[in-house]
Amino acid sequence: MRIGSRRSTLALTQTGLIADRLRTLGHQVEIVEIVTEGDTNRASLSQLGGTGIFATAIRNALHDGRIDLTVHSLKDLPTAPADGLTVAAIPQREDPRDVLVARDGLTLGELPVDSVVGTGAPRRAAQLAALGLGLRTRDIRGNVDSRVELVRRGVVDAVVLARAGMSRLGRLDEVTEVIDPLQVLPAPGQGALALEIRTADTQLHEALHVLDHPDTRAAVTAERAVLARLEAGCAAPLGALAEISEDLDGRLEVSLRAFVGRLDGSFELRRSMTGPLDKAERIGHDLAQQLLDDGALEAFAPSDHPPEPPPGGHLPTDANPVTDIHHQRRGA
Ligand SMILES: NCc1[nH]cc(CCC(=O)O)c1CC(=O)O
Repeated sequence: MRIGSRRSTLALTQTGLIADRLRTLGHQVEIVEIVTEGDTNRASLSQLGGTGIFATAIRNALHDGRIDLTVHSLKDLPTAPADGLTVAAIPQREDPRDVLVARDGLTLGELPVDSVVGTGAPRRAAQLAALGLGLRTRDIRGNVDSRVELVRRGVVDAVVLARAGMSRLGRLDEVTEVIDPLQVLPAPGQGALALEIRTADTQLHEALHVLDHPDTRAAVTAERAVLARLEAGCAAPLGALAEISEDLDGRLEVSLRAFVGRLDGSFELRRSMTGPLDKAERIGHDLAQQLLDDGALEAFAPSDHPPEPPPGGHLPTDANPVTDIHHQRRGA
Protein backbone atom coordinates (compact mmCIF):
# COMPACT_ATOMS: atom_id res chain seq x y z
CA MET A 1 0.00 0.00 0.00
CA ARG A 2 1.13 3.56 -0.70
CA ILE A 3 0.88 6.00 2.21
CA GLY A 4 0.82 9.68 1.34
CA SER A 5 2.52 12.13 3.68
CA ARG A 6 3.33 15.80 3.82
CA ARG A 7 7.04 16.50 3.74
CA SER A 8 7.39 18.05 7.20
CA THR A 9 9.47 16.15 9.72
CA LEU A 10 6.46 15.70 11.97
CA ALA A 11 4.21 14.37 9.19
CA LEU A 12 6.90 11.98 7.95
CA THR A 13 7.59 10.81 11.50
CA GLN A 14 3.91 10.13 12.17
CA THR A 15 3.54 8.37 8.83
CA GLY A 16 6.67 6.34 9.58
CA LEU A 17 5.22 5.19 12.92
CA ILE A 18 2.08 3.89 11.22
CA ALA A 19 4.07 2.39 8.33
CA ASP A 20 6.18 0.46 10.85
CA ARG A 21 3.09 -0.93 12.54
CA LEU A 22 1.65 -1.98 9.18
CA ARG A 23 4.94 -3.68 8.21
CA THR A 24 4.89 -5.55 11.53
CA LEU A 25 1.42 -6.76 10.53
CA GLY A 26 2.94 -8.13 7.30
CA HIS A 27 1.95 -5.39 4.83
CA GLN A 28 4.16 -3.99 2.09
CA VAL A 29 4.30 -0.23 2.56
CA GLU A 30 5.65 2.62 0.43
CA ILE A 31 5.66 6.28 1.55
CA VAL A 32 4.79 8.91 -1.08
CA GLU A 33 5.55 12.58 -0.29
CA ILE A 34 2.89 15.13 -1.19
CA VAL A 35 3.71 18.85 -1.28
CA THR A 36 0.76 21.01 -0.22
CA GLU A 37 0.11 24.70 -0.73
CA GLY A 38 0.45 25.20 3.00
CA ASP A 39 4.06 24.00 2.76
CA THR A 40 5.10 26.27 -0.08
CA ASN A 41 3.00 29.40 0.52
CA ARG A 42 3.99 31.39 3.62
CA ALA A 43 0.82 33.51 3.83
CA SER A 44 -1.23 33.15 6.99
CA LEU A 45 -3.37 30.06 7.31
CA SER A 46 -6.55 32.12 7.40
CA GLN A 47 -5.60 33.77 4.09
CA LEU A 48 -5.01 30.35 2.55
CA GLY A 49 -8.34 29.01 3.76
CA GLY A 50 -7.45 27.49 7.11
CA THR A 51 -5.49 24.41 8.07
CA GLY A 52 -7.84 22.38 5.86
CA ILE A 53 -5.57 23.21 2.90
CA PHE A 54 -3.10 20.57 4.10
CA ALA A 55 -5.78 17.92 4.12
CA THR A 56 -7.17 18.90 0.71
CA ALA A 57 -3.99 18.23 -1.30
CA ILE A 58 -3.53 14.85 0.33
CA ARG A 59 -7.18 13.96 -0.15
CA ASN A 60 -6.90 14.74 -3.86
CA ALA A 61 -4.06 12.20 -4.06
CA LEU A 62 -6.32 9.63 -2.39
CA HIS A 63 -9.11 10.34 -4.88
CA ASP A 64 -6.69 10.11 -7.84
CA GLY A 65 -5.41 6.74 -6.65
CA ARG A 66 -1.83 8.06 -6.32
CA ILE A 67 -1.95 6.89 -2.71
CA ASP A 68 -4.13 4.42 -0.79
CA LEU A 69 -3.83 5.75 2.73
CA THR A 70 -2.85 8.88 4.60
CA VAL A 71 -2.08 9.70 8.21
CA HIS A 72 -3.58 13.01 9.33
CA SER A 73 -3.06 14.81 12.61
CA LEU A 74 -6.67 14.69 13.65
CA LYS A 75 -6.58 18.22 15.01
CA ASP A 76 -5.74 19.53 11.53
CA LEU A 77 -8.60 17.63 9.87
CA PRO A 78 -11.79 19.59 9.09
CA THR A 79 -14.88 18.19 10.84
CA ALA A 80 -16.89 17.91 7.61
CA PRO A 81 -16.61 14.37 6.21
CA ALA A 82 -14.91 14.12 2.80
CA ASP A 83 -16.93 12.61 -0.05
CA GLY A 84 -15.80 9.11 -0.96
CA LEU A 85 -13.24 8.93 1.87
CA THR A 86 -13.39 7.23 5.26
CA VAL A 87 -11.37 7.47 8.45
CA ALA A 88 -10.65 3.76 8.72
CA ALA A 89 -8.77 3.86 12.02
CA ILE A 90 -7.95 6.22 14.88
CA PRO A 91 -5.05 4.69 16.84
CA GLN A 92 -4.60 5.21 20.57
CA ARG A 93 -3.69 8.80 21.09
CA GLU A 94 -0.65 10.33 22.69
CA ASP A 95 -0.90 12.59 25.72
CA PRO A 96 -3.13 15.38 24.33
CA ARG A 97 -1.78 18.24 26.48
CA ASP A 98 0.11 21.33 25.37
CA VAL A 99 3.65 21.97 26.52
CA LEU A 100 5.79 25.03 27.08
CA VAL A 101 9.30 25.35 25.74
CA ALA A 102 10.69 28.41 27.51
CA ARG A 103 14.08 30.04 27.96
CA ASP A 104 16.07 29.13 31.04
CA GLY A 105 13.79 26.21 31.93
CA LEU A 106 10.97 28.55 32.97
CA THR A 107 7.30 27.58 33.48
CA LEU A 108 4.26 29.74 32.60
CA GLY A 109 4.01 30.93 36.20
CA GLU A 110 7.69 31.85 36.29
CA LEU A 111 7.74 33.91 33.08
CA PRO A 112 7.98 37.60 34.04
CA VAL A 113 5.19 40.02 33.09
CA ASP A 114 5.48 41.15 29.44
CA SER A 115 7.30 37.97 28.41
CA VAL A 116 6.58 37.07 24.79
CA VAL A 117 5.06 33.68 24.02
CA GLY A 118 5.02 32.59 20.38
CA THR A 119 1.95 30.78 19.08
CA GLY A 120 -0.08 30.86 15.89
CA ALA A 121 -3.11 29.27 17.53
CA PRO A 122 -5.95 31.60 18.60
CA ARG A 123 -6.93 28.87 21.07
CA ARG A 124 -3.58 29.11 22.84
CA ALA A 125 -3.44 32.91 22.69
CA ALA A 126 -6.95 33.22 24.15
CA GLN A 127 -6.26 30.84 27.02
CA LEU A 128 -2.88 32.39 27.83
CA ALA A 129 -4.55 35.81 27.92
CA ALA A 130 -7.31 34.45 30.16
CA LEU A 131 -4.70 33.33 32.71
CA GLY A 132 -4.06 37.00 33.46
CA LEU A 133 -0.31 36.57 33.80
CA GLY A 134 0.52 39.65 31.75
CA LEU A 135 2.09 37.57 28.98
CA ARG A 136 2.22 38.88 25.42
CA THR A 137 1.61 36.47 22.56
CA ARG A 138 3.22 36.77 19.16
CA ASP A 139 1.72 35.21 16.05
CA ILE A 140 4.19 32.71 14.60
CA ARG A 141 3.98 29.96 12.02
CA GLY A 142 6.28 27.20 10.98
CA ASN A 143 7.26 23.68 11.90
CA VAL A 144 8.15 22.50 15.39
CA ASP A 145 11.87 22.95 14.74
CA SER A 146 11.64 26.59 13.65
CA ARG A 147 9.30 27.43 16.52
CA VAL A 148 11.63 26.01 19.16
CA GLU A 149 14.49 27.78 17.38
CA LEU A 150 12.80 31.14 18.09
CA VAL A 151 13.29 30.46 21.80
CA ARG A 152 16.93 29.44 21.30
CA ARG A 153 17.59 32.64 19.33
CA GLY A 154 15.87 34.77 21.97
CA VAL A 155 13.23 36.08 19.54
CA VAL A 156 10.52 34.94 21.95
CA ASP A 157 10.71 33.88 25.59
CA ALA A 158 8.68 30.73 25.05
CA VAL A 159 6.51 28.79 22.62
CA VAL A 160 3.53 26.53 23.24
CA LEU A 161 3.40 23.25 21.32
CA ALA A 162 1.53 19.95 21.38
CA ARG A 163 3.23 17.43 23.65
CA ALA A 164 2.38 14.70 21.11
CA GLY A 165 4.48 16.31 18.39
CA MET A 166 7.46 16.80 20.70
CA SER A 167 7.14 13.21 21.87
CA ARG A 168 7.02 11.76 18.36
CA LEU A 169 10.03 13.85 17.36
CA GLY A 170 11.95 12.62 20.42
CA ARG A 171 12.29 16.14 21.82
CA LEU A 172 10.52 15.92 25.18
CA ASP A 173 13.79 16.83 26.92
CA GLU A 174 13.36 20.41 25.64
CA VAL A 175 9.95 20.80 27.29
CA THR A 176 10.04 23.08 30.35
CA GLU A 177 6.41 22.53 31.45
CA VAL A 178 3.56 20.20 30.57
CA ILE A 179 0.62 22.59 30.75
CA ASP A 180 -2.30 21.48 32.91
CA PRO A 181 -5.56 21.41 30.90
CA LEU A 182 -7.06 23.42 33.78
CA GLN A 183 -4.99 26.27 32.34
CA VAL A 184 -4.89 25.52 28.63
CA LEU A 185 -7.23 22.97 27.05
CA PRO A 186 -5.80 21.31 23.93
CA ALA A 187 -7.29 21.52 20.44
CA PRO A 188 -10.07 19.04 19.62
CA GLY A 189 -8.36 15.83 18.47
CA GLN A 190 -4.88 16.89 19.59
CA GLY A 191 -2.47 13.97 19.97
CA ALA A 192 -4.60 11.66 17.82
CA LEU A 193 -3.95 10.43 14.28
CA ALA A 194 -6.58 9.61 11.67
CA LEU A 195 -5.93 6.99 8.97
CA GLU A 196 -7.95 7.96 5.92
CA ILE A 197 -8.67 5.77 2.88
CA ARG A 198 -11.06 5.61 -0.07
CA THR A 199 -14.44 4.38 1.19
CA ALA A 200 -14.55 1.85 -1.67
CA ASP A 201 -11.35 0.20 -0.37
CA THR A 202 -13.19 -2.20 1.93
CA GLN A 203 -10.30 -4.69 2.08
CA LEU A 204 -7.92 -2.00 3.33
CA HIS A 205 -10.55 -0.82 5.81
CA GLU A 206 -10.68 -4.37 7.20
CA ALA A 207 -6.88 -4.55 7.38
CA LEU A 208 -6.62 -1.28 9.31
CA HIS A 209 -9.28 -2.23 11.84
CA VAL A 210 -6.70 -3.60 14.32
CA LEU A 211 -5.13 -0.12 14.59
CA ASP A 212 -8.41 1.48 15.73
CA HIS A 213 -8.69 2.43 19.42
CA PRO A 214 -12.38 2.77 20.40
CA ASP A 215 -11.78 4.91 23.53
CA THR A 216 -9.72 7.39 21.53
CA ARG A 217 -12.37 7.42 18.80
CA ALA A 218 -15.06 8.20 21.39
CA ALA A 219 -13.00 10.96 23.00
CA VAL A 220 -12.14 12.74 19.77
CA THR A 221 -15.71 12.29 18.52
CA ALA A 222 -16.95 14.25 21.54
CA GLU A 223 -14.29 16.96 21.11
CA ARG A 224 -14.89 17.35 17.38
CA ALA A 225 -18.65 17.51 17.92
CA VAL A 226 -18.11 20.68 19.97
CA LEU A 227 -16.05 22.12 17.12
CA ALA A 228 -18.60 21.12 14.48
CA ARG A 229 -21.56 22.52 16.43
CA LEU A 230 -19.85 25.83 17.04
CA GLU A 231 -18.87 25.90 13.37
CA ALA A 232 -15.70 27.29 14.76
CA GLY A 233 -13.28 26.09 12.08
CA CYS A 234 -9.76 24.94 12.63
CA ALA A 235 -8.42 28.36 13.63
CA ALA A 236 -11.00 29.05 16.34
CA PRO A 237 -10.26 30.10 19.91
CA LEU A 238 -11.74 26.81 21.11
CA GLY A 239 -10.17 24.15 23.34
CA ALA A 240 -11.77 20.80 24.11
CA LEU A 241 -10.65 17.70 25.95
CA ALA A 242 -12.58 14.47 26.53
CA GLU A 243 -11.35 11.85 28.97
CA ILE A 244 -12.67 8.32 29.35
CA SER A 245 -13.12 6.86 32.80
CA GLU A 246 -15.32 4.38 34.68
CA ASP A 247 -18.31 5.64 36.62
CA LEU A 248 -19.19 4.23 40.08
CA ASP A 249 -20.99 1.26 38.48
CA GLY A 250 -18.02 0.41 36.27
CA ARG A 251 -19.59 1.82 33.09
CA LEU A 252 -17.36 3.79 30.75
CA GLU A 253 -18.13 7.48 30.54
CA VAL A 254 -16.87 10.52 28.68
CA SER A 255 -15.92 13.65 30.62
CA LEU A 256 -15.71 16.59 28.26
CA ARG A 257 -14.38 20.07 29.00
CA ALA A 258 -14.33 23.02 26.64
CA PHE A 259 -13.11 26.62 26.50
CA VAL A 260 -13.98 29.50 24.22
CA GLY A 261 -12.55 32.96 24.63
CA ARG A 262 -11.33 36.13 23.05
CA LEU A 263 -7.74 36.59 22.02
CA ASP A 264 -7.27 39.56 24.33
CA GLY A 265 -8.60 37.73 27.40
CA SER A 266 -11.59 40.07 27.71
CA PHE A 267 -14.04 37.13 27.50
CA GLU A 268 -13.78 33.49 28.47
CA LEU A 269 -16.21 30.65 29.01
CA ARG A 270 -15.46 27.15 30.33
CA ARG A 271 -18.03 24.38 30.63
CA SER A 272 -17.96 20.61 31.10
CA MET A 273 -20.32 17.69 30.62
CA THR A 274 -20.22 13.97 31.33
CA GLY A 275 -22.17 11.07 29.83
CA PRO A 276 -22.03 7.47 28.59
CA LEU A 277 -19.31 6.50 26.12
CA ASP A 278 -21.75 5.54 23.35
CA LYS A 279 -23.23 9.06 23.46
CA ALA A 280 -19.92 10.81 22.80
CA GLU A 281 -21.13 12.82 19.81
CA ARG A 282 -24.33 13.84 21.61
CA ILE A 283 -22.32 15.03 24.62
CA GLY A 284 -20.16 17.18 22.35
CA HIS A 285 -23.20 18.73 20.69
CA ASP A 286 -24.93 19.33 24.03
CA LEU A 287 -21.83 20.94 25.53
CA ALA A 288 -21.53 23.20 22.48
CA GLN A 289 -25.19 24.14 22.89
CA GLN A 290 -24.59 24.99 26.54
CA LEU A 291 -21.63 27.17 25.54
CA LEU A 292 -23.83 28.94 22.97
CA ASP A 293 -26.67 29.39 25.49
CA ASP A 294 -24.18 30.92 27.90
CA GLY A 295 -22.87 33.42 25.36
CA ALA A 296 -20.06 31.65 23.45
CA LEU A 297 -20.65 33.77 20.36
CA GLU A 298 -19.10 36.66 22.27
CA ALA A 299 -15.77 34.92 21.72
CA PHE A 300 -16.19 35.02 17.96
CA ALA A 301 -17.63 38.53 17.68
CA PRO A 302 -15.36 41.23 16.28
CA SER A 303 -13.61 43.07 19.08
CA ASP A 304 -14.00 46.82 19.78
CA HIS A 305 -10.26 47.16 19.53
CA PRO A 306 -9.17 44.73 16.84
CA PRO A 307 -5.51 43.75 17.09
CA GLU A 308 -3.22 45.42 14.57
CA PRO A 309 -2.46 43.02 11.74
CA PRO A 310 1.29 42.63 11.39
CA PRO A 311 2.73 44.62 8.46
CA GLY A 312 2.76 42.49 5.33
CA GLY A 313 0.60 39.78 6.87
CA HIS A 314 1.57 37.02 9.23
CA LEU A 315 5.19 36.25 8.61
CA PRO A 316 6.77 32.82 8.80
CA THR A 317 8.97 32.08 11.75
CA ASP A 318 12.15 32.23 9.71
CA ALA A 319 11.53 35.88 8.84
CA ASN A 320 12.05 38.89 11.09
CA PRO A 321 10.03 39.15 14.27
CA VAL A 322 6.50 40.38 13.69
CA THR A 323 4.47 42.80 15.76
CA ASP A 324 2.56 41.51 18.71
CA ILE A 325 -1.03 40.85 17.84
CA HIS A 326 -2.31 40.30 21.33
CA HIS A 327 -1.15 42.04 24.42
CA GLN A 328 -2.73 41.36 27.76
CA ARG A 329 -1.48 43.96 30.21
CA ARG A 330 -2.08 43.14 33.82
CA GLY A 331 -4.63 45.52 35.32
CA ALA A 332 -5.33 47.21 31.97
N1 LIG B 1 -0.74 22.60 14.16
C1 LIG B 1 0.30 21.72 13.70
C2 LIG B 1 0.28 20.43 14.41
N2 LIG B 1 -0.57 19.46 14.05
C3 LIG B 1 -0.38 18.40 14.92
C4 LIG B 1 0.63 18.73 15.81
C5 LIG B 1 1.14 17.90 16.89
C6 LIG B 1 0.69 16.47 16.92
C7 LIG B 1 -0.70 16.25 17.40
O1 LIG B 1 -1.35 17.12 17.99
O2 LIG B 1 -1.19 15.11 17.18
C8 LIG B 1 1.07 20.02 15.48
C9 LIG B 1 2.17 20.78 16.13
C10 LIG B 1 1.77 21.53 17.37
O3 LIG B 1 0.62 21.97 17.53
O4 LIG B 1 2.66 21.74 18.21
